[in-house]
Amino acid sequence: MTALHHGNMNCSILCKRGAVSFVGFAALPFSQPRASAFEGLVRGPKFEFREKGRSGRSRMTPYCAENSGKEKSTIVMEKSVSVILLAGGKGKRMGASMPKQYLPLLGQPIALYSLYTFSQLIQVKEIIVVCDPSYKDIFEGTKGKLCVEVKFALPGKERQDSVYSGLQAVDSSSELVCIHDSARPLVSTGDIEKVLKDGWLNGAAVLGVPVKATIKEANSQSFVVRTLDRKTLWEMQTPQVIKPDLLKKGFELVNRS
Ligand SMILES: C[C@](O)(CO)[C@H](O)COP(=O)(O)OP(=O)(O)OC[C@H]1O[C@@H](n2ccc(N)nc2=O)[C@H](O)[C@@H]1O
Repeated sequence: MTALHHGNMNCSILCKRGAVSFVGFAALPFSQPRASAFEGLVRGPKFEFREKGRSGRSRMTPYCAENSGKEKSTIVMEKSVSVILLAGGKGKRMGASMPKQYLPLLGQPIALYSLYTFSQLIQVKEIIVVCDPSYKDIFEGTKGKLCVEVKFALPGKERQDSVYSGLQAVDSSSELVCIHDSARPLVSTGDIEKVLKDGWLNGAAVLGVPVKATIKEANSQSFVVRTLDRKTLWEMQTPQVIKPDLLKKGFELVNRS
């Protein structure tokens, strides 16, 4: 666990059985009224981290009993990944003049940064943009500049509904689904590739950074109850990478509950 102190590098986090690394996915059980597609899976096995290699960037890899000793290609194949780019939020909390993913950043809508980044990866076959039709032209303006197919899906009420909508458009031959918040423009190709690889090897992976702040738990009267152990806390980012069948199972679990 000491590896968690190594710095602020992004790491993909996984857990023993692979499918449960989407703690940040859609709705955490304690922060959202609805069940998440991963809630049943998330509550299962424990997280377990291991450090691999000491040269260069610090790197966490999972202990994965199912994989140990087995031969498996570590390469995510060309054109085997479908990206679901989430841009269907209304930006209610931020209260800006438009949803945050469309605000200009150095003259370009924020959502286009990650669209271009994903389009550069050879592993990516298609990008499904989940957005309100009134913003479609922003993405359509990139036609001819991208080497991947761009599809569109309608957003849902909550983030996880938008994920579900995007999932319906995923090509049936895709080996991985890679979900990204378009409101996160600075994701790098290197970090995406790390998560893709970990998702491929373990079933699911998500990008995260070790928490730097001191986090306290408070009760309903705003009195501090306890200080959480920072060593065990990770701040979730995106992308979230998962095998399509596993994601479908997650949604089935939610719909049954
Ligand atoms: C997955 C994480 O990024 C991990 O930190 C967060 O938990 C996501 O946080 P959240 O509050 O659930 O999501 P928001 O910040 O509102 O939106 C994240 C992304 O999902 C998109 N979004 C949100 C709601 C919705 N109905 N459809 C969407 O497509 C937003 O446009 C944005 O690009």
